[in-house]
Amino acid sequence: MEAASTPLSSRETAPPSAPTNIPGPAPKGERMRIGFLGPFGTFTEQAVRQIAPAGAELVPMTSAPHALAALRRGEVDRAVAPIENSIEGGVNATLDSLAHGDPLVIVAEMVVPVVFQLVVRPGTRPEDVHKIGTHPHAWAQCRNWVEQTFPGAIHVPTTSTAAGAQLLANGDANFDAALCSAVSVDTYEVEPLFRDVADNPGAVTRFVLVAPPGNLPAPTGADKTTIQVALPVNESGALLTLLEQFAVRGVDLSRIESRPSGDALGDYTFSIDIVGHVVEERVQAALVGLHRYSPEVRFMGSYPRVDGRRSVVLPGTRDEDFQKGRAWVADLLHGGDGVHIDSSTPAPSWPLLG
Ligand SMILES: O=C(O)C(=O)C[C@]1(C(=O)O)C=C[C@@H](O)C=C1
Repeated sequence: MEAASTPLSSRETAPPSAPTNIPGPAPKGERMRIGFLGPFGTFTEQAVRQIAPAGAELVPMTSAPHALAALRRGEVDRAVAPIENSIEGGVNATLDSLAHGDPLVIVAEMVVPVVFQLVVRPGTRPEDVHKIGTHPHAWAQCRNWVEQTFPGAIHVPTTSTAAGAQLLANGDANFDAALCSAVSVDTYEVEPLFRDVADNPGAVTRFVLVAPPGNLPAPTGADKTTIQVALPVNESGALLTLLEQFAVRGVDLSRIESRPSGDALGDYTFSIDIVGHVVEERVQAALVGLHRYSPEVRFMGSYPRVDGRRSVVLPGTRDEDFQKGRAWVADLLHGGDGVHIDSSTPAPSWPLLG
């Protein structure tokens, strides 16, 4: 990777037209400081601009883990990081940084359409392009196009797509072209040689807004809850038992990915997006069951779905179904249905008959 210091030096504020509120605890200073994968011109910056309140200070960092670390140290009030790409899948650096270290919570998600521009320094001709600098996820999304357009071209990884464009513009690059966003084309002195390239048109990347633990966003009926859970035993059926905790309570999952625990080869944890909010009874019941089975579970926030798709609540799994069930058991224990638990009566000894 091309190295750069953290945080990157330039800072910018969100325009007055930006949203005015942002979920999570109040900022420490007068202005909300939002750390993100920089420099300016990344797709992550586009995600930040969807949610940054007016006057917020945008603080570019060299990686998503650096942005989350700065949040843990209190150097920024929020961090925005890519978490899932529709082509490449989960963003491991973000998933792992959220799962380890002091707890943080996701308070919002944003989606950004991802399409790339192949840029060069002014004067570079297509036949001069042999090495292309970009973020590994961007490369993965353009691999076929590159192979067809520049057969044999080599990928040079950069810390972000915008970092590639910036290095090229500064004359510091050890590559001839960069794959970056359209915003980077306007931000840096580079020329697009090919516009809007990608192997899969329609690709999107999902980003999360992360806050220190505090007030969670209220439920909307269209929410997600993110957790990370370790399998307690490595034996047949363990994953099935884990998944049953959701299935029997009518709780759907929108993402499940395995991540190595880091302890030993073959030891895995699971990063899971649950459909529903932690205030909902069926989600709580699933989490209780999950914790009973695997106490090594980390809660990473409940937040509104960006697509607004409402949770399907199956018959018997509504909040009032759980409340009625609990009330019935409580009634039983207090003499309802003629039941009486007498602690002075000794338990019958076995066998009861004969
Ligand atoms: O490099 C950027 O511009 C980023 O915002 C990072 C990132 C990623 O991590 O997936 C975001 C969207 C694209 O999929 C490519 C790269």
